[in-house]
Amino acid sequence: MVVQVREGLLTDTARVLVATAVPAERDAVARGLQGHPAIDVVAVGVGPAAAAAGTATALTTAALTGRPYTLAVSAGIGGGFTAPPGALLVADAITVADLGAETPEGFLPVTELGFGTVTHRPPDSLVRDLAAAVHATVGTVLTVSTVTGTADRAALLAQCHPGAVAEAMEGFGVAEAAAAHGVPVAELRAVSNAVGPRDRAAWRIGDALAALTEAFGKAATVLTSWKTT
Ligand SMILES: O=C(O)c1cccc(C(=O)CC[C@H]2O[C@@H](n3cnc4c(=O)[nH]cnc43)[C@H](O)[C@@H]2O)c1
Repeated sequence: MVVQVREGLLTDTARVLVATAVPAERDAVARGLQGHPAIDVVAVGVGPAAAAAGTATALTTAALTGRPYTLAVSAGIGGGFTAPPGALLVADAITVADLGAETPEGFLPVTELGFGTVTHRPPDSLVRDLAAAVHATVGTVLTVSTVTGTADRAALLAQCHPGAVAEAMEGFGVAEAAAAHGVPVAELRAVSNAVGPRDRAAWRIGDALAALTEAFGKAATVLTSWKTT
């Protein structure tokens, strides 16, 4: 049995926090998790700041009540660079794409300015097991504060992040909160639309939410049985 020691607490019980942006995503995830009481799902709001604040609040509350979370997961719908609507994507890197400075020579990530971080990496074994369980493609999931709306912006992001499979708006915020708590993080997205010229009418939200429900039905056991090695 793996026993984790965290801030004076002894726990051998997996508790998983899944953070979505909006209630429709929360409910889709929860529908897949029937019978898995060790996994809580919360809607924390749209964007990285709301995601960080909501996730940090949930992690802190759980820790203070002596039942800390052992894993945080950012989940929801997202834009796919090449994957079609309904496809599932698991992040091996959670990268904030627009945190930095614009210069005449181009965008500089905040790390090149000497601050902070731009990428969090979920544990390899968790990425592998999660992707296998839900039949997902693995790659970088970008976090953006502005949904991409032009072909030029999509091409620039793909050029700057060759491993990018998706963009969404919360993963980096969830990951920053998890890192502050020493909790591992994962991100799972179901594609609702293509990253590129804005065409809201073409978003396949229903297909993506259905894929999310099915994915969490398959992912639940992996999430609660995965342990830090
Ligand atoms: O209108 C609805 O019924 C509805 C149901 C569920 C979710 C939504 C959202 O609008 C969720 C916003 C959420 O989606 C992510 N997302 C999806 N596509 C993209 C994209 O191309 N670029 C960036 N983010 C995307 C994002 O994480 C938003 O928080 C509506």
